Amino acid sequence: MITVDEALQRVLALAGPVRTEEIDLSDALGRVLAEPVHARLTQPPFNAAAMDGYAIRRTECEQTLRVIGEAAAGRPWTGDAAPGTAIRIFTGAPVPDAYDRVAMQEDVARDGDTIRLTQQSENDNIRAKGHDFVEGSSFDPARPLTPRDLALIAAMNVARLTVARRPRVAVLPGGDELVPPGTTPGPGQIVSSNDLAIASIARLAGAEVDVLPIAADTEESLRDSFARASRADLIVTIGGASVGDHDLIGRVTEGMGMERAFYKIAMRPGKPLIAGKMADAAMLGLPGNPVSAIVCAELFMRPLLAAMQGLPQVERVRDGVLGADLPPEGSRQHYLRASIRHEDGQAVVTPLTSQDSALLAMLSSADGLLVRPAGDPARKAGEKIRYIAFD
Ligand SMILES: Nc1nc2c(c(=O)[nH]1)N[C@H]1C(S)=C(S)[C@@H](COP(=O)(O)OP(=O)(O)OC[C@H]3O[C@@H](n4cnc5c(N)ncnc54)[C@H](O)[C@@H]3O)O[C@H]1N2
Ligand code: MOO
Repeated sequence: MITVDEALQRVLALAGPVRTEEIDLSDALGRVLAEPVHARLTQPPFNAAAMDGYAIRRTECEQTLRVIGEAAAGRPWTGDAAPGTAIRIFTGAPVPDAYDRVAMQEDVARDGDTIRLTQQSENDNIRAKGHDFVEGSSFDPARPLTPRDLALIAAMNVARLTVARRPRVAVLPGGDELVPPGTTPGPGQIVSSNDLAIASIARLAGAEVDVLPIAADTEESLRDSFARASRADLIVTIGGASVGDHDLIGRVTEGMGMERAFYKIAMRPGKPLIAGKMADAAMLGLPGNPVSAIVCAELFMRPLLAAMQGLPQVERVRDGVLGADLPPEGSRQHYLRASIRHEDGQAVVTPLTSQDSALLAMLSSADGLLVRPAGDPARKAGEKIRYIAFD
């Protein structure tokens, strides 16, 4: 069995080149730029008033000044700015070149068409031309675009973007025991829950997801599901990855020509994970146990979807301290469902009472995963450990 780190490297190698498309800025929330954006103008495009008040000359701030015009946002003032004058000005208006300060109206006494400053301030209240960005500046954040990024790109006057195409993920649940949520299970049946979780993790990671109907435990039914997934960049099967007579994923994918990257990892839960390439698509065969499937999706599918969009890998493992004594660890790297509380600037991570990989209520109540290396010796509460927080 290979290690988790080795497995992750092999999974990332399945990503292939980033596929791109051009979209409207209005559709770009959460998308990843494939090419830098370049500002098409300078912002602010002129020296702009930052306050409502009067444009004056710094050298004349002790004098009585005559108000000779008005400038508002979108309505610049043009005229002859003689000495001893001021312009009534509003926030966002261009400050005429002759003036170099905006006195806030709260600091000004007005009498007819003259003003005097009642309060002196060193603040010019002018946003200099290009103070935000200048024409040609490049913007290329290595993360999904945020609402704040969209505002910046809009201000740069860029309306079309080249982004990574959303990876197309096909989720293939399978098993004779499964029925969709809302259906009454027959004898020996349970409700399929993993597909929704896996699809949701993929969607949050930027993918466009198609969840296929539950396949039966026959080679024919599985082959039919794979055929329906032919447009996918990533095919994710759930269940049937282990060694039982009805665990058919390994056999069917092999028969369909999958180039296997690995099968089985020294990891708990998640040992029977399968990974490889089927034609142009990457393939992950997640174990069926719900916790195993979800932990594998967090640890392998998420990074793979990030790589498919050209995103850098994010290190999610952090340092914390153990909240309870632990016995020695076995031969697989263990991801224990845990509560996390923050105390004295430290994350105190305590494993939950049961680590059975079928328990969804336990997983749902967990704040994250305590990561224990294979062969880790017995540990005492208070010792340093590593963990991953759920987001
Ligand atoms: N003899 C051995 N048996 C098992 C081994 C082993 O090494 N030797 N490994 C165990 C481990 S570890 C895991 S994990 C499971 C994984 O098995 P499969 O991937 O083949 O999964 P299934 O057998 O199809 O299902 C396991 C379990 O999960 C439930 N399941 C499956 N799909 C869903 C779904 N969409 N929603 C909810 N629950 C699902 C399924 O009903 C089973 O209860 O194998 C161990 N066995
Ligand atoms: O590895 Mo299985 O995934 O322990 O339940």
